[in-house]
Amino acid sequence: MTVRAAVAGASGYAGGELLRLLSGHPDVEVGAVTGHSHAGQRLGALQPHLAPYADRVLEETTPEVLRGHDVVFLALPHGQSAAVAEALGEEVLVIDCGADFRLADAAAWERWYGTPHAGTWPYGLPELPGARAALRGTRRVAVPGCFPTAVSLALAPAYAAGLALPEAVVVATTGTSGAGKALKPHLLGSEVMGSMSPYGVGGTHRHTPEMVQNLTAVAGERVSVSFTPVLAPMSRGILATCTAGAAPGTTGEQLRAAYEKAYQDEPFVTVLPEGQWPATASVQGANGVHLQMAYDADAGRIVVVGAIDNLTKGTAGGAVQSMNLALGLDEVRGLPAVGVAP
Ligand SMILES: NC(=O)C1=CN([C@@H]2O[C@H](COP(=O)(O)OP(=O)(O)OC[C@H]3O[C@@H](n4cnc5c(N)ncnc54)[C@H](OP(=O)(O)O)[C@@H]3O)[C@@H](O)[C@H]2O)C=CC1
Ligand SMILES: CC(=O)N[C@@H](CCC(=O)OP(=O)(O)O)C(=O)O
Repeated sequence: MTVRAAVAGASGYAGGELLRLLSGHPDVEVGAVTGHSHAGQRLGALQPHLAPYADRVLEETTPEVLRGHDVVFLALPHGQSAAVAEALGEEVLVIDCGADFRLADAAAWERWYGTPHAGTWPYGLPELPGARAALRGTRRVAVPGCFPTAVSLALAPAYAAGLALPEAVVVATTGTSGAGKALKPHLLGSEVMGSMSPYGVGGTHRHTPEMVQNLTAVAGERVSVSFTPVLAPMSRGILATCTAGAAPGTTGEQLRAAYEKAYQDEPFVTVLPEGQWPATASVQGANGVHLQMAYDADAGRIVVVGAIDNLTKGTAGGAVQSMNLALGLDEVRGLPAVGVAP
């Protein structure tokens, strides 16, 4: 079967990564590509790496342009998705890379995003317990945030196995593409090169409630997350170092066994051999997640490190994986499992 897919936000980073992946998907034909301020421009002038689509002209993002496709990917700023999705009809598969439909708790949404809650869609992280079943056959998908993808997959098995206390501490370095393509003064090359800097410190980053939501669901009790993102001088990648107090009696062997069991059948999650630690370069451009863990006996804490590419597994790859599930295709179809290191 061939499905026709539209990409809204094709001039941005997430939209560009979607098109890179869709260009290699055997069952997808790309229809409309849309933007906003760049509407009317050739895609090749904005995203020169997307050779197959270089001569496509960006259209304005409107329901009229997006109608008539089997799948519509929305890679738009937060708050733009609900109105578009509503106008497309329930039979179209709409996959939202933004945050609008990720949180189940309306009060949490309003607190963190400051706007009325648009709703909750099936969450596009199939590796979380129960998520895959909800994605099969769905016509709506909320793609997770990039940090919640890395952190939830890094900590879920420990909480599912009862090996971690419900207070996690996460420090995650990220590449600059996570901030999108629009000009931001703190992301100028001269500000970022040769330096690492934290932001969203002290429980203020909006991905915190999403991590809390995911880990609380797995643990069966409220898990708090103290999250500190750190900007690193690289364009792609997230390296999340996640720690939590170890539940009494936890051993290193139990910890490793919990991860190996949780992910033994997962095509995109690799629990690295003992002693080998994740690196962002190993998953660059791939839909993979690399994990390694240790039990720090002196501190009484578990330490789990996860690496993803924020644009691939952290956004567009996760979106395509969810599309495959929603359409009944092989989950791995069209998705690269191999990175581009060095
Ligand atoms: N970058 C990442 O790592 C991740 C991004 N996401 C999410 O994906 C979405 C896109 O992010 P990203 O690609 O990084 O952002 P970019 O800033 O790179 O791209 C934003 C896109 O949205 C379009 N756009 C801007 N304003 C409007 C508007 N008013 N109406 C319609 N379209 C508009 C832009 O078009 P134009 O340029 O033509 O104005 C552009 O195509 C966001 O919701 C983001 O949160 C999710 C996970 C990770
Ligand atoms: C470097 C950087 O700024 N990264 C972004 C992560 C963006 C992301 O994953 O996504 P959503 O906007 O879809 O939630 C940030 O920390 O806000």
